Amino acid sequence: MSEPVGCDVIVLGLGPGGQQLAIGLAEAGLDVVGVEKHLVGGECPFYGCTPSKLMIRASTLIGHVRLADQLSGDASVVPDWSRPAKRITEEATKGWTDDANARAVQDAGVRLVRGHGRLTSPGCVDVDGVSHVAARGVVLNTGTEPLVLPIDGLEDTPYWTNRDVVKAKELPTSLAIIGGGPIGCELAQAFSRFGVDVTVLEAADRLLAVEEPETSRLLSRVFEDEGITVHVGVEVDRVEHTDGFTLTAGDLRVEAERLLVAAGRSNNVRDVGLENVGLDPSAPGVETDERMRAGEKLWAIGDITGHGRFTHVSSYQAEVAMADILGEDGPLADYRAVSRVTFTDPEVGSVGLSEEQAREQGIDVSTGFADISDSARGWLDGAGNSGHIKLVADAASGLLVGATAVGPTGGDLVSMLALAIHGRVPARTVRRMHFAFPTYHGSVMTALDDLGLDATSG
Ligand SMILES: Cc1cc2nc3c(=O)[nH]c(=O)nc-3n(C[C@H](O)[C@H](O)[C@H](O)COP(=O)(O)OP(=O)(O)OC[C@H]3O[C@@H](n4cnc5c(N)ncnc54)[C@H](O)[C@@H]3O)c2cc1C
Ligand SMILES: NC(=O)c1ccc[n+]([C@@H]2O[C@H](COP(=O)([O-])OP(=O)(O)OC[C@H]3O[C@@H](n4cnc5c(N)ncnc54)[C@H](O)[C@@H]3O)[C@@H](O)[C@H]2O)c1
Repeated sequence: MSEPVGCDVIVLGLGPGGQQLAIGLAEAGLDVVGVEKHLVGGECPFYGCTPSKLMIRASTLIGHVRLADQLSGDASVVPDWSRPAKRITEEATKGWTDDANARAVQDAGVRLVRGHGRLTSPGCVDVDGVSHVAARGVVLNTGTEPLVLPIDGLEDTPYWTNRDVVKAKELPTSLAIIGGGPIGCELAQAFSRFGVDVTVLEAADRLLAVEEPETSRLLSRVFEDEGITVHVGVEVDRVEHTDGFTLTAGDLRVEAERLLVAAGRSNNVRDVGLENVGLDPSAPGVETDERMRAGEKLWAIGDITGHGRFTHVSSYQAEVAMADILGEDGPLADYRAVSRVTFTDPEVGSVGLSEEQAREQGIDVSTGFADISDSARGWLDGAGNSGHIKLVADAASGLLVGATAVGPTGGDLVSMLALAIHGRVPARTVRRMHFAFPTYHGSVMTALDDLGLDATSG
């Protein structure tokens, strides 16, 4: 065994948060080792957010051309998958190479170590036989893998996960998707708009089951109008592959040329040596406190912490961990106003608690709802105006605790509601602001009125 290599901090796994943190700590003058076994930058730029959003940008334009056909004059588009595929391969992922990210990390002064890292004791990480010792400690940012489903016959088939689908050079004629969560819904619509015959099979009783029921209903209606077949409440029992895929779920039989499994993620926590630092490697994730501390000389950030599997959460936590490692007094992590956006068309933006979650927490819930298609802007826009605002307030305090904004700009519209929750701005105060006419955010005013502000204080 060679002599241990010393440093101040080891960042184990360089996803979005880990990369940001490693660079930040090195720029602050610390001696940082960054350990990465695959691509510096992690899932988001190579297999997640970026490639999927490039597909969605291309497919949304197809959707807009179809709206123009109804509202503006004859318009048509001949979908050509090679264009988003080229942007993904050449511009976004550079053929799934990470030279630019690796250079950014190294230019900041981080020592990049390629290989599989494992904690061996507090502050110590073994990377393929070489021991690294960090005086201040280790930050875990090991992220996730696609969940492997124990469905009879599935394992031996050439099914796609997100890591394969982003590399598709040609489209199948038909695609079955197991999972109607954010990945399943975003990609179902993107592929469908490119002409693929898409069927979604979801085990829960609705699409996007973590969102408000009204949102799931709206998205199901949009999917149905666009010709996407959705089966909810189905458990696939068997998958067979010959020329194409055959899925059976009870009496239901679905045939498709390709199969995408988008049924969730599993955290990369089982093979990182958690048992050597007093933590349980069979736990679903790594628990952290408000400074992202997870144990002796140990911090954890990103998907493995269980506070929302989003790039912005990973980056937010990187800032919190960085302050703590540098001995600064905060900021402390606060998850009241975590927002998320599913980039379907309409976009689904939400923040904080759903109505059901708020009730489960014993909050005296008041809700307000506004249908965007009934608003002045919705009427003006006509086709493509589906959407709604749903507000969840604590009637006792008059504060919003959750909100959903579905619509053409739902992902951006939700930001004003996130600000209200984050800044604890009373719903009454939000109601008294000026709402520009005619905008989608004007529907927030209608939803605030529907909350029954007279019944709330604040
Ligand atoms: C299809 C898809 C679309 C998505 N779209 C969005 C979106 O639009 N917006 C959004 O906010 N989020 C989106 N996400 C989620 C987002 O990708 C993740 O939340 C984000 O990547 C943050 O993850 P992370 O920081 O935990 O680490 P990850 O990105 O998972 O990276 C972890 C890194 O650690 C490395 N690693 C793991 N174990 C070891 C080890 N033992 N030794 C060395 N290295 C190791 C891995 O190779 C990887 O590079 C999407 C995800 C998917 C799959
Ligand atoms: N726009 C975004 O921010 C964005 C986009 C895509 C993914 N993501 C992140 O990536 C993560 C993974 O996304 P995802 O959609 O794979 O996961 P998910 O866990 O959010 O959804 C998976 C869905 O698959 C269903 N499912 C599970 N097992 C099933 C089975 N056997 N048969 C049928 N359905 C089954 C679940 O009920 C669930 O609805 C998410 O947690 C999300 O945070 C974010």
